[in-house]
Amino acid sequence: MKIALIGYGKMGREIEKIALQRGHEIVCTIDINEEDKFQTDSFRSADVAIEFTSPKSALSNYRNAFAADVPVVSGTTGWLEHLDEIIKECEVNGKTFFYASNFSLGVNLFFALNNYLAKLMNRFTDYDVSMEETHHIHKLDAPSGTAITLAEDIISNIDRKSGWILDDNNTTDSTGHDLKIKSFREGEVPGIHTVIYESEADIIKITHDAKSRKGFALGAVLAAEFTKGKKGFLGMKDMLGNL
Ligand SMILES: NC(=O)C1=CN([C@@H]2O[C@H](COP(=O)(O)OP(=O)(O)OC[C@H]3O[C@@H](n4cnc5c(N)ncnc54)[C@H](O)[C@@H]3O)[C@@H](O)[C@H]2O)C=CC1
Ligand SMILES: O=C(O)C1=N[C@H](C(=O)O)C[C@H](O)C1
Repeated sequence: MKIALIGYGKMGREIEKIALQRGHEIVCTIDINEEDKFQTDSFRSADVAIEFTSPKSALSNYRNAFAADVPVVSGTTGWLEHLDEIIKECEVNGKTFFYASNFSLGVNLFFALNNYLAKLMNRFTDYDVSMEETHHIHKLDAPSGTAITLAEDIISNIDRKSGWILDDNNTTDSTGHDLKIKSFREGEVPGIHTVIYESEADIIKITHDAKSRKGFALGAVLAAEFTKGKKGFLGMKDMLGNL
């Protein structure tokens, strides 16, 4: 199939490699200050555009791709306060948009495990729950999109938690109702997420540790293959089913 890449950074390049290995063609690559390419025939010829850019640029990229009638698969994080608007624009105007805070199969299995563990721990009120995530020093957003997805799943299953907060040493939560997330930025770490349940007696931890960006990139290409020819708002549950 014909793929356009919006964003040609760490993820864009990794996606290009995997897309070519899987026999796809990259018909257009758009990076920063290249918005005029959205109006080109090569962009318009794409079956799907895969977008990995930055929190500030994601929304306008989606709108530019919708205007060119090209379906979008995106993994950009840090803009999700606008998700409902974009879903509405996509659905009202008959466009196609696939979003995931994390495209890797391993992380999506980890999401399922996190949900199961949260349901189990709901009645064991001696345990407090918190999270940690570690990424490379170039990352612009904190906490990570994946950490927010994990936190939202915990909050919907654990009655004693009603929200999440970034635990940056200045954080105070006298009620204990907020799930604390610590974000660490170190070297070139692709992404580590840990969910921690702690009581006076012991600690239970589950961790996903990405060895590289390959899993994210493969998931994004598989999502593009799944998206071709479909309409509306799509996500990993549509592609993988209920895990
Ligand atoms: N959902 C997932 O599975 C994953 C999501 N991500 C997210 O993807 C995003 C990108 O990550 P990386 O590739 O590591 O970042 P990066 O900084 O290496 O690459 C981003 C690229 O986007 C370009 N860009 C910036 N503004 C643009 C614009 N207006 N139009 C077109 N291109 C523009 C930059 O010049 C750069 O080349 C981040 O939000 C990150 O959190 C990253 C890995 C996996
Ligand atoms: O910026 C990254 O690198 C990553 N971002 C995503 C996130 O914010 O969750 C996914 C992955 O953890 C890598």
